[in-house]
Amino acid sequence: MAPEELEGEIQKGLEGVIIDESEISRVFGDEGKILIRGHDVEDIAKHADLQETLYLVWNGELPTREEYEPFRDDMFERRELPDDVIETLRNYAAADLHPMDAMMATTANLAGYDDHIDPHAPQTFEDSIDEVMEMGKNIVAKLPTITASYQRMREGKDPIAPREDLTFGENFLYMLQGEVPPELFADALETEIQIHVDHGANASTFTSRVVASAMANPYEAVTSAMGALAGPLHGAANQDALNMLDDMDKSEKSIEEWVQDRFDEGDVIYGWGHRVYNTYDPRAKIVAEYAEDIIDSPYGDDRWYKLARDLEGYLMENTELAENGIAPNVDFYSGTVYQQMGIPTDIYTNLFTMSRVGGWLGHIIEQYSDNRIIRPRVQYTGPDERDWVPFEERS
Ligand SMILES: CC(=O)SCCNC(=O)CCNC(=O)[C@H](O)C(C)(C)COP(=O)(O)OP(=O)(O)OC[C@H]1O[C@@H](n2cnc3c(N)ncnc32)[C@H](O)[C@@H]1OP(=O)(O)O
Ligand SMILES: O=C([O-])CC(=O)C(=O)O
Repeated sequence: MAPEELEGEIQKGLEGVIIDESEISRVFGDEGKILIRGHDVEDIAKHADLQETLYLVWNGELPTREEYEPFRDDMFERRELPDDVIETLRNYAAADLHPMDAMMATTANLAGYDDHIDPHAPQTFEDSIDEVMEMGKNIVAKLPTITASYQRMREGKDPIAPREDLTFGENFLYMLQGEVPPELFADALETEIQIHVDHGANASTFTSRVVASAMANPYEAVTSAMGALAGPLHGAANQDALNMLDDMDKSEKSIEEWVQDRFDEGDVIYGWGHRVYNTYDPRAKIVAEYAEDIIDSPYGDDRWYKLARDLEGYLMENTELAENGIAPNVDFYSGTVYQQMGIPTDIYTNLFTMSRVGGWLGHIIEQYSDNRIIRPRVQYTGPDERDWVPFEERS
């Protein structure tokens, strides 16, 4: 029997396929603009803190002051990790897991400490969105503690417990480096986290919706989304962009030669290109401005930013990338900010996760609230039906 021919064209990479509705973010690919629940990401960067941004993403409106303060305090109070989880992280550090893998394993582990999860019975979530929110807040509040603790253990240091009296940016850098950072670092970090929060049906958000559509629990949906974000074509492009700049710097080749060799090898420029944008990603501009502000401060170091600017200038003027709509995305300049704060390169994608998890949770809730399992088709192109051949007759 010949394979069934499915109707319709294959949309490789699901390009242009609309999988559902969402009220969270709107991306204008031609103009280079993002609205989060109707608010321009530039306004969010300028005016909000992370708690306001998360409140907006999850509730659809900015909080009043009366709503904001208890919400913020609640998020700050959830930062601590169970002692057993810290011990498990120590084992991952001994096994030298990549920080994203350690984060995935630890997030799955946290489900065991959440009373909303019943490991012995099938659960559905469409009628318990308040409980999903509780689980989500736990995850979001604890990812920075997981990341900072893990990084310290990898460096052979003891983890530092979170503080409830510090802002998100201050607390993360304090847990990582043992000192409350300068305001500029804390603000720059928090803004980066805010502007990465949601971006339509990107690969990791789509993953979170697929997993939620099977009525898997929020820990499972978030952990799966982390796997997608860990890929170099998606979230890990931030660490790979920085490593790429390092490679360019150390190669002792001219930029022209280095770019040519890279293209000859078939390698992409990390931090450039995007499925939705045909132009400059608006977030890349916000990030680059922070890199410049830090360079102008007493803590500045322009090495990475200069390399990135030189490469951008060369690619814009001497290649067809820009003409073909391939320009810097949010991942290109992120590292030029993080490096100046002394954040190690291979936890950059964890930082991205600490942000995007807010968007995933919003999408998981949308999926649970109006669910149909996500189940597309693939066109079968394997052999026609054939006879079984016993072992002894196989060649
Ligand atoms: C937060 C984020 O996830 S943002 C994206 C982060 N990822 C990166 O920065 C990795 C580098 N970029 C890329 O690999 C791609 O641009 C992606 C994965 C982001 C988008 O992929 P797609 O929408 O499928 O675009 P696609 O890969 O079809 O690119 C179209 C053409 O542009 C080329 N191209 C796209 N991006 C780049 C790049 N960064 N460097 C060089 N060439 C590129 C492709 O090679 C392809 O050329 P071809 O038509 O000759 O084969
Ligand atoms: O939207 C995408 O495909 C990639 C992404 O997550 C982002 O740009 O933030």
